[in-house]
Amino acid sequence: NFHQDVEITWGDGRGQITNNGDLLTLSLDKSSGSGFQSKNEYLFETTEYREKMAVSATKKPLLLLSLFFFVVAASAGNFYESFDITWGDGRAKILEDGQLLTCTLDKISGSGFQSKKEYLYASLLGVLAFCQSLMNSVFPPELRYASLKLINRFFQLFSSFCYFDITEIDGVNTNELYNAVQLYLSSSSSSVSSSTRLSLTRALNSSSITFGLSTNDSIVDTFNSATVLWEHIVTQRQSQTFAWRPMPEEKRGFTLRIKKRDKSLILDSYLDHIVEKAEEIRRRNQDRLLYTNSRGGGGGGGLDSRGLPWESVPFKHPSTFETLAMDPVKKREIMEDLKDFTECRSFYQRTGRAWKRGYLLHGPPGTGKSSMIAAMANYLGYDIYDLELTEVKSNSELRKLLMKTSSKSIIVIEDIDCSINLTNRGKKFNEPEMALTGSGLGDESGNGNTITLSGLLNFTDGLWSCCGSERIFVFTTNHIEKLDPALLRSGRMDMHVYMSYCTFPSLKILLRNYLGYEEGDLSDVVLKELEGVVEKAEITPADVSEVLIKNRRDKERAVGELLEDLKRRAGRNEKKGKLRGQNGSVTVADDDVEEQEKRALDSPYGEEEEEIEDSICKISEE
Ligand SMILES: Nc1ncnc2c1ncn2[C@@H]1O[C@H](COP(=O)(O)OP(=O)(O)OP(=O)(O)O)[C@@H](O)[C@H]1O
Repeated sequence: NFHQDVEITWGDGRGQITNNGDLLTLSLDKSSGSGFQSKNEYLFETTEYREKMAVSATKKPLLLLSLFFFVVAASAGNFYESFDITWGDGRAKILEDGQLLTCTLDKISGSGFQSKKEYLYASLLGVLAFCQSLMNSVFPPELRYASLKLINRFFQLFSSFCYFDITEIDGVNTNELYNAVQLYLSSSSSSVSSSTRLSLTRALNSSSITFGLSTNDSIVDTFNSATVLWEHIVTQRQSQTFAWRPMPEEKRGFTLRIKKRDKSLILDSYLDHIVEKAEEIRRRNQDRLLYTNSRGGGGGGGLDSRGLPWESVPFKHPSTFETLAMDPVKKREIMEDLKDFTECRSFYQRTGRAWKRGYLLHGPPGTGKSSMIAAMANYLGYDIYDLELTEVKSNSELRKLLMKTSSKSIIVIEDIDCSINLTNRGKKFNEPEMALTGSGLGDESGNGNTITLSGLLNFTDGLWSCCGSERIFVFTTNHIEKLDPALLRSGRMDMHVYMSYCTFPSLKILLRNYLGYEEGDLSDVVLKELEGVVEKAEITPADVSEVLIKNRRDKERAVGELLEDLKRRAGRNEKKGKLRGQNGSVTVADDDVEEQEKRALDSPYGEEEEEIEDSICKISEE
């Protein structure tokens, strides 16, 4: 009975109980102070209304704000517009042209009302939408646009900053500048120190993790003593526009804030700097690739399933200039030459030279020619194209291979002497019909299905060598004397690097690498002994490494065994030298014998070695 259950506070008789307490009629109008309150919670226990009103303490301010706007909305508009009436079975009526709402509550559930515009439970967004709609109805669009522009201009007049937006998607294409900025900021030292939250990413093909600005975070950067602010803005995409590919749900972008007075001074150079830096980071982070044109017997020189002439695998060679055992002065010289090369684009442009450089690495087997190439690639962050000449059938195929190499790469031809038909050595090498050995080669008619020396020369410094830039050609050989001068002349091979037998400085590097010995760890006596014999022993770094690896658990034994080996080799070389001296004119320089000799010298131990040594001595004596 409403008389018993409800105390009516609905102002000024707008709430009435009739039918002996069975019917409650409430009228809402624009005057405040109307309401009702349960005497024993009966009314609100059974209805959804109670549930909706039971908001947590944290939401109360929001609800109050929403209620306020609800009242505003109700008074501004009319009840027809503001409500969907779900108050059961016609118990609620909107009268007087939407100005009066009359609701009747009884014990039947299902009665209620719901806002059309969700004003009651709307978040602040709804409130703003209302304000906007109010604005829209009051101001015509032209006026609104003009006034916004005016306000904007007004603020800009007094602002000392200008802003640049760099969005992730530019139309339908990915904006490269966005990615560059992201990478660049990840390298900025201030982002590590000043930000408490950073986003971490690991790109495909990359072994390192980069960090970037989190959503709506900002960071200060300095360039040429000007300070700029970067802000990372992430917003939800409003609607899916038509695109050939699905767009991300979030709209991302960076906003760059620069002082107006710095804009003209730094903007262009700053953006160039960012792009360059990002490229460098990308290269550093990304795993390098090792390409080959060899197809393992599957009809070499052809194209792979995607029509590409090169196949690649991740390049993970751990060799660096740090681990490379060679004369430190020569090492530094090569490193500086490489650095100069990468940093001197403008020099090559100014002098009209193609931006490329050629290195010829020569020396006995096992002296680190391949390790040097790996160290170069790791130092510069370049990919390697390992060109197997014997798989290339014609000059045009060679050209195609060259065209498909990327910039910032090292193009390697190993053991070039083994790819050239040395029997033709006497002929002029730039004759077009000069044929190189290799599978399917040997046709010297010049009908296009052979690879010629001129083709190879064009490959290194002809017009075609300039497709792409910033490339390094590296040829290796164990027999430089067998190469034709045409291949060696500067411009083709700018730097000749002799990879020598182990010297004392390189021996120290190997002892450090393999046994962890630092300067001063070994006694002066041992060091002196090593220094005295190492060069006489003519031992390759590869052979030294082998002795050290074998005994790496027992450092003293390793050094002892190495010393013994060096002495033995030195003694043998001395004996051989004497024999040669005695025989004077006896020539043991016959190619085969020399080759045999070299192999004998290089092989560390075993009966085979003794046999070869005997045979050499025999030949010498004869
Ligand atoms: N200068 C060096 N510094 C460090 N390690 C070396 C050096 N030379 C050789 N080694 C070791 O010997 C192994 C063989 O060397 P590498 O293949 O680089 O020699 P190479 O001169 O290219 O030989 P080849 O002419 O037979 O191809 C390497 O894996 C490396 O461990």
